[in-house]
Amino acid sequence: MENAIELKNVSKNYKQFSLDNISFSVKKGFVTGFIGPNGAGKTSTIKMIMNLIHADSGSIELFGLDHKLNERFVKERIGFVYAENHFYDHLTIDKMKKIISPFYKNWDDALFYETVRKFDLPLKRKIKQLSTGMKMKFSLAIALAHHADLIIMDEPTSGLDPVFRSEVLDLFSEIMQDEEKTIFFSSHITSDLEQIADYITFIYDGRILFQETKDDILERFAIVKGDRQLLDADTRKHLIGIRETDFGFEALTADRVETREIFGKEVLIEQTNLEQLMVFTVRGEKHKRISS
Ligand SMILES: Nc1ncnc2c1ncn2[C@@H]1O[C@H](COP(=O)(O)OP(=O)(O)OP(=O)(O)O)[C@@H](O)[C@H]1O
Repeated sequence: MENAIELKNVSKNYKQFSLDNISFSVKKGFVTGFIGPNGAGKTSTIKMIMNLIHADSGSIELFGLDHKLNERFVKERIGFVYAENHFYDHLTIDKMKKIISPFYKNWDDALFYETVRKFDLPLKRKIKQLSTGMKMKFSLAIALAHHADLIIMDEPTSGLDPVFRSEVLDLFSEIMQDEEKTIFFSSHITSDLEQIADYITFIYDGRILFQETKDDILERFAIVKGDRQLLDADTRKHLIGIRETDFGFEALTADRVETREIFGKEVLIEQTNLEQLMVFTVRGEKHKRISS
């Protein structure tokens, strides 16, 4: 399967934080959600992909091409929706569009205005007077108007109310009707990812913990509940992010079949979701760090 994005052994060191040898790929024709808690390294990774900051080592390919050597070409094919405002505040939507559009060979004015109408965007309003949601929709209108094959978004839904969010997610589904399109977006709103992501890449503390299809993840991982007496050094090793209460324990397992083999009918094994997966995994990783 072709990759729209491929990172191999990418590292970036800040004084107090490192992205540590990260490798992952984003499959063409699918939606990949980039999930991780605050400060995990999502924005830094996305900025490296966009060549806004430079990796210390490793390689990044977009559409199979080195992202720096072919920057102009690959950027024509990318629609980038960024959490921070990167437009000129004092310009109206229409004026800003006039500045941006000549940069793209495939610019489609009719499609831009169609999207603007669909989103109820006020063409004559200045960027600084737009709400967060409107700015986000404007960015998306730009991405669509130059027929971007790959849409990369950093926390696109985080500042949006539920109605806006649902509209934007509907739009993503619409975009994905075209099998040539790829969406890669970061979020910690797990319900949004659950709704539309085909693949999940999970980053924590500058490391990729796993990347899989969402369906495989939700099938493999599960919540385990049982009596505390079942916990010993061996069984603890099998469980992730154990939470003990007066009544028993609950934890995450990365292998529900093995869990059944280990504990038999002594435990309850329940379906998990991406939110629990994130919470238990982060708790497990923190615990590992404390005990090592
Ligand atoms: N220019 C920089 N100099 C030093 N440290 C930085 C710089 N940019 C980011 N960091 C640090 O890198 C870490 C990861 O930040 P990043 O913004 O990539 O995380 P994130 O997963 O996007 O978080 P959030 O969900 O909160 O936006 C943080 O600890 C941050 O303080």
